[in-house]
Amino acid sequence: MTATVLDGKAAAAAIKSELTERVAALRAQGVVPGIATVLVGADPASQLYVGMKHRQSEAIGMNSIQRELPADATQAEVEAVIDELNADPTCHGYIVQLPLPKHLDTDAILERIDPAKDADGLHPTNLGRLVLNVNAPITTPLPCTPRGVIELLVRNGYDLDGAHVVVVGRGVTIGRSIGLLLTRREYNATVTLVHTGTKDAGQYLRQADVIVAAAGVKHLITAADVKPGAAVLDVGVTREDDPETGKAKVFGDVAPDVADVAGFVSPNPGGVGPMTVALLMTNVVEAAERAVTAASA
Ligand SMILES: Nc1nc(=O)c2c([nH]1)NC[C@@H]1CN(c3ccc(C(=O)N[C@@H](CCC(=O)O)C(=O)O)cc3)C=[N+]21
Repeated sequence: MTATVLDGKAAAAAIKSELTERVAALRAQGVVPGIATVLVGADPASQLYVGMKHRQSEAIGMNSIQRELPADATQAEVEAVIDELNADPTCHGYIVQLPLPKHLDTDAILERIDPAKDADGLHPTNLGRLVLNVNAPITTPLPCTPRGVIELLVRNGYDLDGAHVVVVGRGVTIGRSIGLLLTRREYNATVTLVHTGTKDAGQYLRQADVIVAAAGVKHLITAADVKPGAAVLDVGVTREDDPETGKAKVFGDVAPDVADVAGFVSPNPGGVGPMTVALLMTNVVEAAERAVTAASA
């Protein structure tokens, strides 16, 4: 059996085409949705990701603001940029590109972001609202990678109602937050979280209808872990030099042999990555729509 590919580029393109219309409607009302990124230092992978976010936002008619600070920027200098973006009415949402240099207090910086402008949806206030379930239907930003994973399934016609989803990894970006979305009544999935402390993670994985692999460990999930026909979504990003070409290459958490037993697989690259960017832009367009509604109320 060869798995059906969950094409993240195609689903992201569909989302961006819908966003193009929403952006045009906002512009017709005199509001240009603005996204900003804050990049500290010159890590090549971070520069690549940030560049992608700006190019794609501009392509759908958004305004993009790029703030760059040197690798030795102080906490006060980074916080001053956060305060500026919080006060800037042309910026409806933004992200601080992670990871930050080690001398900076990441949590303090992320908490300083205005929750209404939190494009990642990972501000403590927004995560708290997710736990309290007070933002369904959406009234505040939701975590964009979990939204991307769910949209990738839903847009391919996958019915999550009653499905058993096993999430691998306890990071904040996916592991800790995606279960809160998947268990809402609108999706109605059942969620198990496995992590490095789980005894025999394989016994849970082999029962999964859906596996969301977000451990950041190259090729952690192999064919032997997967129930025939299951959907396997690969969120992991491990950058390594390819021994054949010597160039940096992205490896996911899912080994290639999984495609022989799974029913659906998301490629990596080309799967969850483009969806994350599309949902980041969605969060900012939604923030701009709320700003317009609030101004006219
Ligand atoms: N505050 C913050 N928010 C983030 O969302 C965030 C972050 N920091 N730090 C780094 C990670 C990583 N991340 C990716 C987004 C898109 C792709 C993506 O679109 N990748 C392309 C390939 C790009 C390439 O590597 O050539 C793909 O999968 O097809 C990958 C990774 C967002 N992150």
